[in-house]
Amino acid sequence: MMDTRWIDGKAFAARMRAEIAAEAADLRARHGLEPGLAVVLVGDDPASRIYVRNKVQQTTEAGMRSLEHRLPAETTEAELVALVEALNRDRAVHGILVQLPLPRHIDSARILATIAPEKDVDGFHVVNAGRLAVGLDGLVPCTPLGCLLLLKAFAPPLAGARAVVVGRSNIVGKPMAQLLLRESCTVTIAHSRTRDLPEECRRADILVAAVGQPELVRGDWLKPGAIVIDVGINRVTDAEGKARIVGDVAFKEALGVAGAITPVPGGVGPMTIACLLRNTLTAARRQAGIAG
Ligand SMILES: Nc1nc(=O)c2c([nH]1)NC[C@@H]1CN(c3ccc(C(=O)N[C@@H](CCC(=O)O)C(=O)O)cc3)C=[N+]21
Repeated sequence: MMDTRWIDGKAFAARMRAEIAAEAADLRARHGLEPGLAVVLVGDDPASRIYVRNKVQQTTEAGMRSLEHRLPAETTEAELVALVEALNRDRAVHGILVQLPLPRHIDSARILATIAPEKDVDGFHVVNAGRLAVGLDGLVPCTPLGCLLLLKAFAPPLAGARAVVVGRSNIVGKPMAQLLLRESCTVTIAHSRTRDLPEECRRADILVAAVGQPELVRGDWLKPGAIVIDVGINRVTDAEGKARIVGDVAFKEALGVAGAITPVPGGVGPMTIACLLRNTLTAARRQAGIAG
């Protein structure tokens, strides 16, 4: 039986935030620059509210300015576009994050397209997706960036490894595949229509699960020794009626088979926020013309 390593994303993210805080302090001392992140939340989804609160707190702790905009659920698309345009013009704002999902009456694609690409710290704008695809410097989506940093720390060397990404979303699956390709992995993107998903997964030296289905990936889908990154955050009710959060991978089954695995919670989630702060710092430096 394999002794499976736990990939402690929470501890890794805390170290990253400390580094970012030191860099932010240096930017302020030497250039008088304080990176600013605007977070826009429309409506009052409780999960989003908790998540936004964490982001605001960690931004402030890293010595950066957090500007929060809470708008009522009835906000019109035109009003939200106007706010984003104002933030695009605001020189104290270096990063803009519009929390998703947006209320149904607002076209998310239109809002994301309105964010200035150089302030798009989520990396969701088509220009940043294109830059990633052709190998130019842009802003890279936070969750896949966090996964890559964990892989680089826990699974070297990446070059030549077979990587399977389960999920093809624009937010995680596709940019994750681009990043792994950039590291010279042999990349497969699998999804709900893949003919034999378990068999595809068994080929993976590196498996990234990002489908949003609780414990879809079973222990016997894993190649012994595979490095498993679990992006899923699924709220489920267990046999005793208690709510808990599970990933897209059956964690207990994976123990003893995988070489290493990220837990949920405490794996990819904290890395997403750390990468958001990293992107904000990068965006601020670029807008001020300061080399990183
Ligand atoms: N424009 C936009 N950008 C996003 O990046 C974005 C978004 N909208 N909408 C919602 C999702 C979700 N998301 C999470 C980030 C961190 C944790 C996180 O830190 N989770 C911890 C704690 C989980 C808990 O205990 O509640 C963990 O996994 O250990 C979770 C979820 C970012 N999102």
